Parts: sequence; C-alpha cells; structure tokens
Amino acid sequence: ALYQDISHLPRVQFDYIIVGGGTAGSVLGRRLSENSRHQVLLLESGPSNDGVVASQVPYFHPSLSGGTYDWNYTTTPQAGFNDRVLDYPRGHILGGSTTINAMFWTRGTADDYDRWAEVTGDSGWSWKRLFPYMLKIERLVSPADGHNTKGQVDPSVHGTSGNLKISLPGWPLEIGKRVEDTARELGGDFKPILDMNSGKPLGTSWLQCTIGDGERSSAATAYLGRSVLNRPNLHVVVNTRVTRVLPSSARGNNYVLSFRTVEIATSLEPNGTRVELTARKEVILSAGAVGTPHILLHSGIGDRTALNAQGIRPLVHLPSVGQNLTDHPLTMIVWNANSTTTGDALRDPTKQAQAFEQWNSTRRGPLTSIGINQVAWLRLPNDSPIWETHEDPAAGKNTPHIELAIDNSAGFTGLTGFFVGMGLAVPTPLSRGSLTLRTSNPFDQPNIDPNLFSSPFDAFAMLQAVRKAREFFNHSTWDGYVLNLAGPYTNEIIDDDEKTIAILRDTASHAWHPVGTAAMSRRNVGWGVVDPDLRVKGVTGLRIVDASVMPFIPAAHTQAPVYIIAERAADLIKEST
Ligand SMILES: Cc1cc2nc3c(=O)[nH]c(=O)nc-3n(C[C@H](O)[C@H](O)[C@H](O)COP(=O)(O)OP(=O)(O)OC[C@H]3O[C@@H](n4cnc5c(N)ncnc54)[C@H](O)[C@@H]3O)c2cc1C
Repeated sequence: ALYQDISHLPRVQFDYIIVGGGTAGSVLGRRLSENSRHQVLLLESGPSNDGVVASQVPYFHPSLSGGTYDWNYTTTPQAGFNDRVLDYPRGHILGGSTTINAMFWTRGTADDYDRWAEVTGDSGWSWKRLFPYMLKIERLVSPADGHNTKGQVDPSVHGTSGNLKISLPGWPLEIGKRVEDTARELGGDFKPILDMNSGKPLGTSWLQCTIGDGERSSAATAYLGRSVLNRPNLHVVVNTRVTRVLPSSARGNNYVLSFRTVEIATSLEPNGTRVELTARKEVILSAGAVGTPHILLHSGIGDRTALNAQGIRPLVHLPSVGQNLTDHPLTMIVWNANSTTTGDALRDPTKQAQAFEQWNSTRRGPLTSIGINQVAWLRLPNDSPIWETHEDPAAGKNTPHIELAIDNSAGFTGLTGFFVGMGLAVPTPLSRGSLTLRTSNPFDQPNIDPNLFSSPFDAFAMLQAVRKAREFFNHSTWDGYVLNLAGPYTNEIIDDDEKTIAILRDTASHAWHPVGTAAMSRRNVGWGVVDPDLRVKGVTGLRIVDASVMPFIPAAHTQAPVYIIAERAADLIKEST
C-alpha cells in the first residue's frame, strides 16, 4: 500500500528497507516484493507523483525543476565556471529524478559497461551480461503520432514486454528531414546510424524517450502501478525522510558492524523526534548520487578525519564516500532560423493552451514530445592535439567524446525568436568533484562540488563540440533556413580557442547527471565504497543501489544505466538472501 505518513505504517517486521523511492528504489520495491514471503518497506522523502500533471506532460518537464518536486540544491562555486553557483535539481517525488527529468533514453556504450566489469572484476557488469536486463526493462511502443518508425530504430536491440515505455519522437520538427540529409551528406563522424542504443552510438540517429501513449513513463508509473502498490507485502511511505543508518547489534563477527536500522525524521526540526526501523535482511540505500553519500556521512561512514571535523563519530572509515562525483558539462548554441514555426512557436501562451487542450483530450500533439528528436555522438579525431597531453578518457573506441542534441528552438538559452541549435555535452569528462558535509545537521544541504571544467580536457572537448555544431549547420542543406549565430557567439569567436572557452566558462552548466559518489570497486582494494555485489565495504546488512555506485560516468544520460543497475541488483539481492 501507499502511506502518506510514517505513523500510518502497520507494525510489520520488514525483510528489506529501501531508502529513496526514486529510479532504483522503485525498481527494487517492485522486484523484491515479487516474493510474497518478503515484507518490503520503501521510504521516499517527497510526495506521491499521483495527479502531478506537469510530470505527465512530456513538454512540461522544465517546469518540474525548482519547487516542490525538487530538492532545490545548489553547487558550490564552480572554479572552472568563474565561480558561478549552479542550481542542481534532483527529483523529490515518487519516481525520483525520472519523474522530473528530460526523458532521453540512452544506454551508453558497450565499452562503458565492459569498463565497469573490468574495474570491478565482475563480468556480470559487462554489456553482454547486462543486455538481458536492458530488454527486461523496456516496452518499445509506437510514438504518439503513430508514424512509421522503420529505419529509425532497431527493434532487435529492444525489449517489448518490460514495464518502462520507450518511444520515438511523437511530434515531428520541421528540421527532421534536413538533419537526416545533413548527416548523410556530411557522412564521416556524422554518418546516420540506425539506433544509438545498440552499444555503438557513434553517428546521427533518432532519439528514444521514456514516453508512451503521449505521457511520461517514470520509475513510479512503470514500476509502482496500482497492482504493485496493492501487494500486501509492499509498503511505500511518502513524505518520509531518512536521516541515518544505524548499526544494529553485530552479528557473528564482532568487529563487523551491521547497518540494518534506519533512522527516520518525523519533522524537519534538527532536534525533532526520530523513529527507528530495523530490517531482518538488508537496508538498501537508493537515495541517489547526492542523497546516498549524504546519509552515509551523517551515519559516520566516510573519511574519519573529515567526520571528526564535523563532530560526527566515525564508525566506518571509508574515505571514498562522496568522492569521485562526476557529471557531464552541458551548454547550448543557437542560430536564428528563417521560420516562424520552429519549436519556439509553442512558447506563445495561446498556442500552448491549445496544445494542452489537445494533449488532455487525445494524448497527442506537440506536448507529447520534448522538442529534441535527433542526436549525434562523435569522437575527437585520433590526431587531435589533446592526445599529446591527455589519455583518452573514453571507455573504448566506440565511445563518444561529444554529444550534439539537435534542437529546433532556443532551448534553455532563454532567447526569444525562432531558432535551431544544439545542446552540447561532453560524455567523457575528466573532471572529478566531491560531496562533503557542510554541517552536522542532516537537513542542511551538503557541499555539492561537481568541479566542472577542472580538467582542461573537458573545456577542449566542449570547444570542439561548438565547432562541430557549426560545421553541421554550415552545410548547404541548411541554406535559406539557418541565419546568423545568436547569443554570445560569432564566427570570429568560435575560431578563437580562448574566446570560446571564456564564453563556456561564463555560460555552461551540468547535465543533471551526478554519479560515482559511492563507487563500486573490486573486493580488497583501497578505494571504492561498495563491492561488485553493491554491498558497502567493511559492514554487513547494507547495500547501495543507485547512480552513486557507477565507478565511471557512462557516455549516456544516466537514467537507463540506473535502471540497468537496479534490475541486476534486484537479482543479486534475491539470490543472496
Ligand atoms: C532535471 C533533470 C533532467 C534529467 N534528464 C535526464 C534525461 O533526459 N535522461 C536521462 O537518462 N537522465 C536524466 N537525468 C538523470 C537521471 O534522471 C538520474 O541519473 C537518475 O534518475 C538517478 O536515479 P537514482 O535512483 O540514482 O536517483 P533518484 O531517481 O534521484 O532517486 C533518489 C530518491 O531518493 C529520495 N531521497 C533522497 N534522500 C532521501 C532521504 N534522506 N530519505 C528518503 N528519501 C530520500 C529522493 O527524493 C529521490 O526520490 C536528469 C535528471 C534531472 C534532475
């Protein structure tokens, strides 16, 4: 059942307690309660997603960042970005960040997963072994406009009977054919490919999104539907914040602490009442790449010296907790378009109201889409001067250094008018940041420092992305449609490395993809937070399943990798307990 308040929870002995009803937590809630003998408790800090219309309408996703359904975090001043402080949205609602995200569905490359297998020494994390889980997650459905998707997707690499609906764009953009023609005519690294989710994404292809029947498909809608919530052995409590995990009585080996107890706040007062609940088998942290290390540190699991400095008693010395925070840098470049019917037209309140009317009555029309339909993934050339000073950060030769998400609007630049452009990201950043405690009050936000652009590689790759975007729109297929550069760029600036990088430092941001703050590593190595089976090192009874366990960020928007981790983790947990 779904409870609005922890005081409504029946007195049950729980086998598993899952902290965080986000992406991974929703998957685990469903999977672990498949065995009706196991009592499963899922605790979520945010409210239910039920009836939140903005979370259903794909086009409205930007409105979910900032406000009730967001943790409303900010980063520390980012030195690589001229000390700018950035908003750092994280979902604060059932389904977590998949209830507020931009719905891109990208698995990353086979190389990415094979590198996880390599660094953890567990071939279970390889692309080949994870592939069955990739299929298990997905239900590839028709796009909202019902168009024929032949040649736009490779059905043989997709699942059709999973829980999460995936589809091709449900609303055409007027640039669609031009993008296809440009990719074909330019060829080379822009060459058209059939499907970016085959493990080999290099080239230009159609985007898939977590959208089905014109609506967002999230971890909550896909994994915690009514029939699952009605299971007598699944107990989901929203509006409930976990402050710490606590050591239970040590079992067996006296020197190993067992963390099977969670401490729950009944109010957000620093000294308010706390409730403790203990799991018979395991506690699983799925609070995300910010929430999970935050809970661990408050629990005394982290770097001994740093914890002492905050007045928190260290219980387990794990210096990697909160380290290795990695995100993708993101920016946007736009050109004025010779058109009055670009995606920007929808900003007109009257048009938007009409479109909402259409969505509301038919689940069709422009609001069924996110306004980006095609993406190109590229590598830096082998003879790039950057290789004189930097090792290739990509996991392999089929892994891109640059992502170009082709947009038919001003996107998030805030400009008014009619545009084409690209969202530009660096899928293989070398910068690493950290998450540390600012205070010992669990309700204060931690220091979140993704340390963007601290590596010169990231700035260099972004500069190349800007030039690649210009190369694409300079092609003759755009004659008569693409006008002049808009925003801070001119052609002279783009020709100048320093000037372009200066603009990037002033304007770029992150891609909402924090990972790596509780990374998995081999057993018995001096770094990392969890073993390859996702158990926290040096303790018992505690696992982590969410974006924080990724040892390297994949060349992907991170929701698909989290779903994949969570589906495998569910089997690991079922097999072991
Ligand atoms: C604005 C935005 C846009 C994005 N766009 C995309 C995209 O287009 N494509 C893509 O692939 N990825 C995207 N992402 C990233 C992707 O959504 C995340 O990487 C992924 O969902 C993270 O999953 P998770 O399980 O690690 O964490 P989350 O899904 O964030 O789940 C963590 C959950 O734990 C809860 N929680 C945290 N702390 C506590 C606590 N102390 N007590 C109780 N509950 C707690 C949170 O409220 C949340 O529900 C985006 C993210 C954001 C924020």
